[in-house]
Amino acid sequence: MVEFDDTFRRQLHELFVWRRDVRRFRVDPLPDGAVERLIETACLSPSVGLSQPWRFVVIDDAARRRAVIDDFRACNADALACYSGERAARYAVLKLSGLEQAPGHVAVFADKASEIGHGLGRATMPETTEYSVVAAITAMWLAARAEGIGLGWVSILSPDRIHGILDVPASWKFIAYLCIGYPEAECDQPELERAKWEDRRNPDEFTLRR
Ligand SMILES: Cc1cc2c(cc1C)N(C[C@H](O)[C@H](O)[C@H](O)COP(=O)(O)O)c1[nH]c(=O)[nH]c(=O)c1N2
Repeated sequence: MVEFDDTFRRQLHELFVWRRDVRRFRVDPLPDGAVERLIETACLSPSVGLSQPWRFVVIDDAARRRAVIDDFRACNADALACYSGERAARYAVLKLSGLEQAPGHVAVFADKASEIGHGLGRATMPETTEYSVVAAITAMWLAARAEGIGLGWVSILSPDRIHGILDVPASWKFIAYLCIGYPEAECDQPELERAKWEDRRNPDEFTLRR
C-alpha cells in the first residue's frame, strides 16, 4: 500500500500549477531514453475497456520534420486569415509552436480499429477511444514537467497531411503533435494569458449544480 503525505500533495499541486504548454525551447538535446520514459508513463493512463488505444510516432527524420513544419506554416496562415482587425494583429504575433527548436517530436494517434479491450465501454460512445488518448497525453505533459522537460501540443496542422507525412495506418486518428524539450523559461501563467489573448477564468464559471 502506497500512501501520499501532505508534502507530496503540495508538490503535486505545484506540478499542476507549473505545468505549461511550451513553445519556446532550448535546443539542448534530451537525455537518452527521456522520450521513451514519457511514453511509458503515458501508457499507465486510464483507457476505455483497457483498450490502450494510444499510438506514438517518434519523428527523427529531418525531411518528415520539415514537412510537418511546412504544414504548420500553411495551417497557421489559414488560421490567421479567419481573424480580422485587432484580433488578427494579436494572433499574428503569437508563437504557437516550438517545432523548429524542440529536440523531440512525437505524434500521437488513436487506433480506432484496435480490438484490445473487446469494445467494452465504447458501444454508445466510440469517442471514448480518443478521450483515452487525450488522458495519456495529459499524464505525459505532467510527467515531463516533473523532470523539468517542457511539452507543447500543436494542433494547427492538417490531420490528412500529417497522416501522409508519417505514413501510419488508415485506422489511426491523429490526436496531437507534441514538441518536447527543455523550456527557455518556467512560468506559472499560460503564455496565452500573458499575451492577453484569453484569461484563465474562475472554476465557478464552469460548474453547475443540479
Ligand atoms: C487539444 C489542445 C490543442 C492545443 C493546445 C492545447 C490543447 C489541450 N495548445 C496549448 C494551449 O494553448 C494551452 O494549453 C493553454 O493556452 C493553457 O496554457 P497552459 O497549458 O496552462 O500553459 C496549443 N498551443 C499552441 O501554441 N498551439 C497549438 O496548436 C495548441 N493546440
